[in-house]
Amino acid sequence: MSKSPGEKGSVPLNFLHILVGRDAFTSVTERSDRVTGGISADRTLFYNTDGELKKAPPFGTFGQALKECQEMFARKAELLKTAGVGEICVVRGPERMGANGREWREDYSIQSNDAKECQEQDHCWERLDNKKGTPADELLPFRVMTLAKNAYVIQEREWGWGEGCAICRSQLQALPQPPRYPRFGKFALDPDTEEPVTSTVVQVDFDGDPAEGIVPYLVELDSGGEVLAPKDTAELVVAAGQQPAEPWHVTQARGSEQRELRRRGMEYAGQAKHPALFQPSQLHRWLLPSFLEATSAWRSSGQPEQLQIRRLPNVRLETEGIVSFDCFTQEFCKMLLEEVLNYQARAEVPRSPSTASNYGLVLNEIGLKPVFSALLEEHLLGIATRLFGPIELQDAFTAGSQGFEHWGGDSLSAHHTFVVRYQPDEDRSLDMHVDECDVTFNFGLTNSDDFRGSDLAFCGMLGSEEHRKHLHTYKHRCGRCVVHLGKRRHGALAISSGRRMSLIMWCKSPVFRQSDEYLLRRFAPRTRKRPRSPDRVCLSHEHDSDYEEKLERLSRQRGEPRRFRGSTAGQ
Ligand SMILES: O=C(O)CCC(=O)C(=O)O
Ligand SMILES: [Fe+2]
Repeated sequence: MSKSPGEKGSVPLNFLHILVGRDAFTSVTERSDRVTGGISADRTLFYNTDGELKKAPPFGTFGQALKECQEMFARKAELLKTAGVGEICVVRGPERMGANGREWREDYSIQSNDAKECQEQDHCWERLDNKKGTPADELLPFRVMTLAKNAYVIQEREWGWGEGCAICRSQLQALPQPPRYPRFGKFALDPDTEEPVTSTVVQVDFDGDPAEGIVPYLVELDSGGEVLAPKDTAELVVAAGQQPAEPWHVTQARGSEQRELRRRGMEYAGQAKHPALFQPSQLHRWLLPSFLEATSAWRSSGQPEQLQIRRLPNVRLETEGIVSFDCFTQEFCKMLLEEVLNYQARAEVPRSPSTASNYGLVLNEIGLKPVFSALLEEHLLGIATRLFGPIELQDAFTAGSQGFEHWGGDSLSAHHTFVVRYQPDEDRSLDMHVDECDVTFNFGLTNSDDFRGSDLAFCGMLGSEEHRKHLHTYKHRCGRCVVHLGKRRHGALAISSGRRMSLIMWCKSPVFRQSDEYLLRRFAPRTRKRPRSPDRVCLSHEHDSDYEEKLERLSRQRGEPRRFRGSTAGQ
């Protein structure tokens, strides 16, 4: 999977291109199918240029869909061409494709959590074939994600699409390239390493200003999943000043997610150990009076300036970009722990809360989402506004300190809330990573005396030259919250005894994510400065392709015995 850095932009994607289903790419001939062992006419996923598109056969619903794509493109062709920008066009859903949505089924399960599994199976197709009979509307939400993944597959020859991909690639390279924005491309990137990976997310990488309207429309789901559409998606193309509608596939994805959450929440509600925990109206009971006091003026007036960070109980500027304060009562920590353990004692194996953590619980899934939404709206939002909101709203407490940039702290509205658990015989540590969110609130649930080790190590911001430099180590305390930007690298050190549990809220601002400011911050070219040599604690086994090499070098510098290649070290 690893590529040399220069290689990333080496596959030019500077032209109009459309992702379509199989069979549409008529100029790509058959390929051998490694999964079935046979030959399939999988004409793959990719089409390009207006001219090429016109050659597509207007057969059946597929031709119709292509035609629609073409028309859609025609509307914005000038803009796109001027910008030299690639664009994804998603073929419309089964209502256009006929009742048989099977054309798309093979990609049903690709979500970020499953990417690894797909990779292990070489191809997701086989697995999805086994899902025959799944109603088409259940498959829909994932289709766009899948197409996003395919956009990347074009670039990664060695990944599973064999000859078909190679052919696409050579055809793409043979096409004339527009002169501007030579580094433009669409990638699915690992947020930590920025290496292309299979992923649900397509991101735009550009050199220079993004032309307005070209970037994908990205929607975060509560589960942490992301749905993506091009801004040319029919629903989003509206007259100036009009409010665009939600693209159909986003509605579908949200709908099925909400149905599932409601089902699970209702299922558990009757068996809850502490029903009061599930009532948003009771939230104030779980918060320290001094915390309530600190947020109350803002809550009643709506004026962010009325929330003063220094008034949060025992607030501490841990280091640049990281603040901690007391928040929950001991009673709440105890009750929530009991509730989690009660749920986990049931037979059903819950979904793990994040890709890296195995022994935790997504609280949104057991019916606690409304409570944490209330916590976010009524309290945390005010704090985030003052720490990670627009500069003019920044609190005096952190003024002059680095690391408190605007990341949509004033418009956080979505959250993925879960509990993590560490024990020497379970998850011992958590590899260095960045979070899938804009701002993270992390609350200790266990007493500091109940465990040893398991501190939280913080490093630099993603994309900065300090990314792998150690900044601070934080020790969790029961009821206390540590807040930081999602894109700050961090990880949990090994626990040596006892058990630690923490409550984590990954908070996102979909509004901010649609803004130019965010796009520039997130996707604009990184610093060209050479990253500083990493600190050992900030190395990520999972995300750093040079992990072994750097570890070896650091060990040599310390005069430690030579390590055997291929061995892995804990954090
Ligand atoms: O262990 C912790 O407190 C942090 C966990 C974490 O960073 C995460 O789950 O994203
Ligand atoms: Fe994290």
